[in-house]
Amino acid sequence: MNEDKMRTFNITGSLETAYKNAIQKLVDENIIERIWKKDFTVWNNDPTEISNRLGWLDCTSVTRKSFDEIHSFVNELKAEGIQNILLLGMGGSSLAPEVFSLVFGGISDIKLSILDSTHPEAVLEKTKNFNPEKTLYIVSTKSGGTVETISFMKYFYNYVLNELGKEKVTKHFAAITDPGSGLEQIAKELNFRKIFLNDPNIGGRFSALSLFGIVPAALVGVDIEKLFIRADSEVLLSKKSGIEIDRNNSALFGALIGVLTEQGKDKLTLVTSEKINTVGAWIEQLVAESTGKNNKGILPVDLEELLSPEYYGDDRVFIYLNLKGDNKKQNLIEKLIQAGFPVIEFELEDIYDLSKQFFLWEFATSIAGWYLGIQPFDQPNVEQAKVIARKILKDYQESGKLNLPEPSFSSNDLIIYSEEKIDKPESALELFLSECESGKNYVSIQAYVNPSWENFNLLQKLRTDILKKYKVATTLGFGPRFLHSTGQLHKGDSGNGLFIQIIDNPKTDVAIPDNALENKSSISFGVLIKAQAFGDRQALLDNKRKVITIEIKNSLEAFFQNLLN
Ligand SMILES: O=P(O)(O)OC[C@H]1O[C@](O)(CO)[C@@H](O)[C@@H]1O
Repeated sequence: MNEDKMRTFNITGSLETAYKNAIQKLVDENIIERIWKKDFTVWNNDPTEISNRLGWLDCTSVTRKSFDEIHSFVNELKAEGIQNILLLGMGGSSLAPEVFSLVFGGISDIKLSILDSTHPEAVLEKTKNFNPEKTLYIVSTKSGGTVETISFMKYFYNYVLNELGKEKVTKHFAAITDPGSGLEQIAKELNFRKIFLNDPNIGGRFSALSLFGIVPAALVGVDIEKLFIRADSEVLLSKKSGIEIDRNNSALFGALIGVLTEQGKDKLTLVTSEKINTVGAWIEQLVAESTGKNNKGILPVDLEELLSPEYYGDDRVFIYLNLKGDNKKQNLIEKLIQAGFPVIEFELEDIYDLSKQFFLWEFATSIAGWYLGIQPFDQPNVEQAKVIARKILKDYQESGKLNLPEPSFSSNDLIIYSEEKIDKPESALELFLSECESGKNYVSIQAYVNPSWENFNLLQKLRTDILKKYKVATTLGFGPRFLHSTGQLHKGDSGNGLFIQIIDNPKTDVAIPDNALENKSSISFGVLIKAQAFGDRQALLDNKRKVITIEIKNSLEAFFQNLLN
């Protein structure tokens, strides 16, 4: 097998010196050997959430032991005529399955779809689009207690129970979780047909090559043996150290992004071949949730429109993941190189090389964490927003209404919550972004709307307009999905983000049963998503971030037509 090399451009001058020193430090401090010995002191003196988070290093050998079990599960489902999988999960429990589904999808009769939005329209779409007779619902959560996932589980269990009856419902549910989790217990009580128990020493965002990624991969027809042969070649290289360190792609890459971040080039802009572009969302979670804490962080910029060099500040580094034979983006990449931007390129032989990328990014992120003095395996700020959202929900359950902050502007079309006084809604965004500085700030659009293609395209347009006008890095995330991804970094990084929250009013709402098998409901998905949005708004403000919240009363399309023109 070819040993692919990382190609770098414009790593010169002080960057080159710092990079060479970082490699020397890797060798002098025996970092590679220590990581493979699972020495937590590489990152911190306290082993908490490190010692029990390094299982991903052994993922290829550990997961292989379950291959027979996975194959017979897939065969059983096929024999029963299951045609669809609806995977219910958030963040690390759904992003790798999404990559497998969208990149490899179509090679098998079974189709995989993901639900990671609590927007009522998204929940209803998934309800209508799948015939329960032909669908397996996989509930996927490491902790076994993530509110979105458990809400989906209760809702879909009752729905299928209603549609197919008591005898059949259990056949349509499976779980992937950690041993001893709340979900394991519920799944046993409800008699799920299958419970896959993962190695508990693997964190969500490092779980692509564990059962969380590989069970869904096998279901959509990925050749998991072939996938793991590729992954193993990267694992092998990641053990190279001492005089062989220049063969260790993942360590070199990690050291380089660490150095770039230290020198202010902390906007890691992903440019990928179209066919594999969904891997960006997985990378985004891994890098953002691992590094965005203690006032530091690397901002992954995923799916931003690629423009010519004049639109970029000197805080950018471009990572080019190119599928061999595809040179559609080559011209723009060359322009960026000519303009002096640092570019790091990996060429993928074919889509199976994605497994190498999974491991490479996991190892590199751990190395970047070491270099920057960041503990990459915890997510201290994620809980903050959850606590506030829970309080909003509790108040709602007691009073029957959502207790929201005082708006700065309100009309028939929209409500704006901002720290500035708003007289004219059409200039609210301009006012909010007026101090935006190219080369330093980033603008993050957080949309609590149905994550449909139409909405994505509308929001991408706003994003590109901001990029062109202010020449700052821009990101786009659908809520609550991004809360389990970039949400950590937004609150934990150095504080250069400006946050535009967009919330709509769903046309319909869907009740969340208090428990599976019960009809009683005290909140709906519509209430949950709003509580999550306002919970995160408050958590951002508590961390002294700049936020503007725009609540749209009509459609997103009407808002963009009338108010942003
Ligand atoms: O798999 P779980 O436990 O449901 O968690 C989902 C996601 O939520 C987070 O814990 C943080 O929000 C992520 O790290 C994780 O991938």
